[in-house]
Amino acid sequence: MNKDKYFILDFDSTFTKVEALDELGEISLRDEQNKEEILQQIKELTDSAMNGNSSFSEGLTKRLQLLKANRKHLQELIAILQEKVSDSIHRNKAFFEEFADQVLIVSSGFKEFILPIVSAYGIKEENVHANTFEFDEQGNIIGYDPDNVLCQDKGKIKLLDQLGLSGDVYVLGDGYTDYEIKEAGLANKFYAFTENVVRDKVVEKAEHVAPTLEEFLYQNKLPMAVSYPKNRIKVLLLEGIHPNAVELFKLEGYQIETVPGALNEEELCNQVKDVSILGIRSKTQVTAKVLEHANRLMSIGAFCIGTNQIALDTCLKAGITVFNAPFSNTRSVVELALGEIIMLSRRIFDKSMKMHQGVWDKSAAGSIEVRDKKLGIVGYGNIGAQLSVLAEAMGMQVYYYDVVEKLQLGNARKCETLQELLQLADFVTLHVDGSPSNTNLFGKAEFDAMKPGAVFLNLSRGHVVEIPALVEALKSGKLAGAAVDVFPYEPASNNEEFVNELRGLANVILTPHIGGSTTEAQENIARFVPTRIMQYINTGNTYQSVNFPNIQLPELNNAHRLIHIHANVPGVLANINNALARNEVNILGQYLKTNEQIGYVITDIDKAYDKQVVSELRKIPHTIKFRILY
Ligand SMILES: NC(=O)c1ccc[n+]([C@@H]2O[C@H](COP(=O)([O-])OP(=O)(O)OC[C@H]3O[C@@H](n4cnc5c(N)ncnc54)[C@H](O)[C@@H]3O)[C@@H](O)[C@H]2O)c1
Ligand SMILES: O=C(O)[C@H](O)COP(=O)(O)O
Repeated sequence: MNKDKYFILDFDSTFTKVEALDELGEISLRDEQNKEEILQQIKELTDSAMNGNSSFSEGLTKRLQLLKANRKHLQELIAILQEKVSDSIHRNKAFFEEFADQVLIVSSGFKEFILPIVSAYGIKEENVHANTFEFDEQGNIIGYDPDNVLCQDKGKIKLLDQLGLSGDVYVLGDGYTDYEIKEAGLANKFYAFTENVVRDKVVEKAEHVAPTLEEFLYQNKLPMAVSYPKNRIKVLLLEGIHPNAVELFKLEGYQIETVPGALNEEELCNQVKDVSILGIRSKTQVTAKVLEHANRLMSIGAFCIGTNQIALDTCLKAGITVFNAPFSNTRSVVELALGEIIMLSRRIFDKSMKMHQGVWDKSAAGSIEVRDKKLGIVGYGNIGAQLSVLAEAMGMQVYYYDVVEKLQLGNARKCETLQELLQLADFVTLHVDGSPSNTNLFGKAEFDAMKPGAVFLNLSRGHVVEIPALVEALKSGKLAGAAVDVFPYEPASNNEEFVNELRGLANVILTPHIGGSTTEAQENIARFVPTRIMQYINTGNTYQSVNFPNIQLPELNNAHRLIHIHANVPGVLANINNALARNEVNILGQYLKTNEQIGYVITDIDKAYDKQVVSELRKIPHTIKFRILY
């Protein structure tokens, strides 16, 4: 199979993520005082040669002199390189094993460290073409074999000439010398490999660019480890999502674009067109109109708790899964609420402001302890319940009100009505979800019902509170203070002024929606959400999806997986199974879950199947989305 094709791979920055001689320098120069300076010189020489800006052989001689390396350093180097094989190369080990006769490594690096790395991938020793070191009696590296053409300028061209490969030759590499093979007419195609390093001069010249090995394999119809190259799947991350999320997506080879702030509807309509995975936080509104423009969208990640900013129902009907991070920032919100309860009880912010203005106002007036005070929690969900436990630990008496029956934690007492809670609580704190039915949950009537001198907190959603009513309750002295983290309108970015009637009021803490903005929370979210989304993409798993029927699937093992999303109307499952039966497809496992609107069917089938069945499955009436994994 494909016997007349040869795949030529570069080693440094292609097979591995790094330049091996740079790494060797890190080891051999470890004890040198001017190590950084020398390493920089080595790096510049490498880059200059790789970009085709200087003589390769001269550069190599200089680099080896600067390195002051010894044979004993090579074992350590090999151990490092083993860990630094490019991600997509590592994923596709099976390709190298299957095509061992046709894969050649052509490198101006050195066999002493290349062979141990590539042979672990089934690449044959006779197919590794590289330089060899020369050592002195003490094992110091003093040079290289001058008779090897690969140490010379245009060395790769000379080598390919010598090899005289008869058949199609494909070259994959990051450097100018790799491109030169094609330029010299010795290769049919050159792919600039950009997974580790993008060299503009090389990319400009290249007819093909491969951000991952999968792109190369896909374009050449060769077997690969994934169903579809991830670099063809575009991820758009908005609102300054934590960089760890970018790293996780990058690790699987996705094409990622990040935007620091939120986008408005029109901007998002334009940007979402070719996006498959969209990541947002609480600010971005994913409306039905946005979704109309999202013709490739598979999944939305809310890198926060709230999902009220997303048209969930429209997503469901379009077969778009939505995931959030339901617990990752809970603790951060609770800690902020607790801190604010104490700060308001002692009027700390006003006192601190005065001190900054030089006013020494020592007095106990209006300051109280929180011990034994009654805390009324409205919305006893993940945040409300955790606040309940910690507030009790500070000696507060906790009361809560929720629209659904909840497990009472510790000594917390349930109120049957909101009115009951409002009449008894010294502190009222809102932790309800942001569903539209909670709009203006708190207005004049609710503030009127609160105890005189009570304190109010809202860290849930802005639209839950009527701001003018809160302002009135504060100005009239009905409330002793408030802390507000969320607002009906919030600035789109840090460059926009915050305009709100609460500004300037005494004993009112205003924070810019930072309840969940801690390092810990953002790191947790940046791991949680991408993991869910990538599991969905890779296996079809919808466990913990906000809108989809939740299915936790087994790993895909030596099978194809057909993923069928359809409108929940009678007969679709029967149609799927009839199509499979007609085409004599052997079903290894089938999983179905529905909700009121959609059906989600996963069918694992034998590796051998006729492509006809795929086209039949796509055409089944009421199909929303269909994809196949292998
Ligand atoms: N300020 C921030 O940075 C920040 C951070 C995280 C979460 N949040 C917001 O905090 C809120 C709570 O988050 P959570 O994770 O605890 O949500 P959750 O869904 O676990 O809990 C919400 C609770 O509120 C109850 N509820 C809903 N409507 C109610 C009503 N009208 N009266 C009484 N109870 C009602 C629900 O039954 C549920 O128990 C959400 O609005 C979320 O978006 C804000
Ligand atoms: O829903 C949430 O988790 C909070 O409102 C935090 O949202 P943010 O990520 O936009 O700060």
